[in-house]
Amino acid sequence: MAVLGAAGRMGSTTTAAVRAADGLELVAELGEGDDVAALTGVADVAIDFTVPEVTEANVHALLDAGVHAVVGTTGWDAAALGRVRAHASTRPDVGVLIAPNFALSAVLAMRFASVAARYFASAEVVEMHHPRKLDAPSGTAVHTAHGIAAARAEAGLGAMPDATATSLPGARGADVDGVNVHSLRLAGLVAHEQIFLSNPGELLTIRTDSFDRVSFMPGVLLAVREVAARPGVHVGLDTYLDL
Ligand SMILES: NC(=O)C1=CN([C@@H]2O[C@H](COP(=O)(O)OP(=O)(O)OC[C@H]3O[C@@H](n4cnc5c(N)ncnc54)[C@H](OP(=O)(O)O)[C@@H]3O)[C@@H](O)[C@H]2O)C=CC1
Ligand SMILES: O=C(O)C1=N[C@H](C(=O)O)C[C@H](O)C1
Repeated sequence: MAVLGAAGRMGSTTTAAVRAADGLELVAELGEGDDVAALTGVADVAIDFTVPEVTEANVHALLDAGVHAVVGTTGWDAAALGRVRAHASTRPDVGVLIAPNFALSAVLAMRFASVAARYFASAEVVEMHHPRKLDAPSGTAVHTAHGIAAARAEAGLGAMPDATATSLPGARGADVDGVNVHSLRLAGLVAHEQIFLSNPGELLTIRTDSFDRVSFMPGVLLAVREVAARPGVHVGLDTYLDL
């Protein structure tokens, strides 16, 4: 397999995990300027932990190269996903997994939030990360908000109660599908998220913490081992799990 963004925080943790894993062989470590097309016939699977600006182009190049793609890089929007789905439909032999978070605690937190969302009048998401993170809100928070919004829509819930009439720009966070998402950047943190769901008189808080990037590795290795058996484009590691 190949790692794109191999010198980065996640890339270097991933190369170490792959080297220590049974049945996986690390054949290429790519950085900025390296040619993804050169992976044709060299790697059967590649994992992308690069930067939001380049990850979509990397996935298109991997599809062209016939290399299964596991994508951890965030910053995806509906348009980019649509372009990748269209391209992937021309390569039905290739699997693509785009997973905003590989940590089991985060995958479960997202699932729990979507299960709970239909029962609560209000829901807001607060994500907290290290200050070197490039994108806000985090991919995990966006995915969480999408799940909450979909569950609320399916349950026929309307807009959340909020009488805010004036506010400084950003004070109520970003609006993701009608769910307010707040981003904190704090030295010393790695990756954390809290989901608040409330009704009059009660509050449910769901929290996930990644204190170390090793927390992502079981999910990364699962994805790398499974992606070839799951052609097409899948979003979220939960699509690979029997939840
Ligand atoms: N899905 C998940 O579970 C997780 C996802 N992430 C996401 O993964 C991404 C990477 O995070 P992180 O490792 O912390 O970031 P880093 O900045 O540490 O690493 C990114 C790496 O990508 C390299 N890079 C930049 N441009 C290219 C390019 N064109 N081709 C190949 N490599 C390139 C950078 O090289 P250089 O430094 O030389 O510019 C750097 O080594 C982020 O989007 C983050 O949100 C993070 C943690 C978990
Ligand atoms: O940049 C990070 O560090 C992380 N990025 C992902 C995200 O944007 O959700 C996953 C995790 O939160 C760590």
